[in-house]
Amino acid sequence: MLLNVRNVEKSYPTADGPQPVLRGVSFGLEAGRTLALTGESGSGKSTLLHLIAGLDAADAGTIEITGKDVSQMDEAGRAALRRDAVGLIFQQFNLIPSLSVGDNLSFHARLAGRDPGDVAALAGRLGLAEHMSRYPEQLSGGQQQRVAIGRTLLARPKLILADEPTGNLDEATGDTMMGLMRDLARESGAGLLMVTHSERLAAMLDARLHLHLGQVA
Ligand SMILES: Nc1ncnc2c1ncn2[C@@H]1O[C@H](COP(=O)(O)OP(=O)(O)OP(=O)(O)O)[C@@H](O)[C@H]1O
Repeated sequence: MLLNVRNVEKSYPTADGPQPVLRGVSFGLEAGRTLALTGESGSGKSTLLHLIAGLDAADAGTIEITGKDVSQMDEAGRAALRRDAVGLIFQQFNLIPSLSVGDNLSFHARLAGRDPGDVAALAGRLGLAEHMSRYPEQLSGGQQQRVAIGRTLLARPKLILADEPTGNLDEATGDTMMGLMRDLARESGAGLLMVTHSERLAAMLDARLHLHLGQVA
């Protein structure tokens, strides 16, 4: 199992005491499969993604990625996991302003010690071929989002975690990008876990995990 989440609990401290957000969440994701994470606003989707990415720690339960328990790792271990096995596509693109689009695309792959491969071919599929020598500030929000998607895919992570990755794109471009992400994840044998509010996009993936009040519904 690529990702194995068991009985994960998480509360946030509030003035009224700990506020439970995840109340015993369990699910698995096999390599090469795609899973949509849905649920109403505040149901804990982003929190769950952050815990899986090792950006925050669960209060209870286990999260195993390729058999390694993220919650048992120290910060250095989690950083290594994020670099080597996990690809994050979040709403903040975190592109590097001083690097061109082409260099932004290949940077993470090189950082992870991987040959980025055919950057130009992927840029073409992402509709970025004409923008390769531009800088992030010279791109629209949707174009920046496509660079962020491409950059993650080129590093060929085993597990791709995406939080509304097509949220800034118009419907047609969003569908195309979603299809591309799904196909590239399948081609490389990666697992894809994607948060979305869109029923249409959720239906494009293999399966769905619906959160309701911090539990799998
Ligand atoms: N750092 C934090 N401190 C305190 N409470 C938080 C924190 N982060 C999230 N929460 C609360 O936890 C709950 C779940 O938030 P989360 O962002 O995981 O929901 P979500 O399902 O991703 O929502 P949305 O669809 O609106 O993005 C919310 O009630 C939110 O207010």
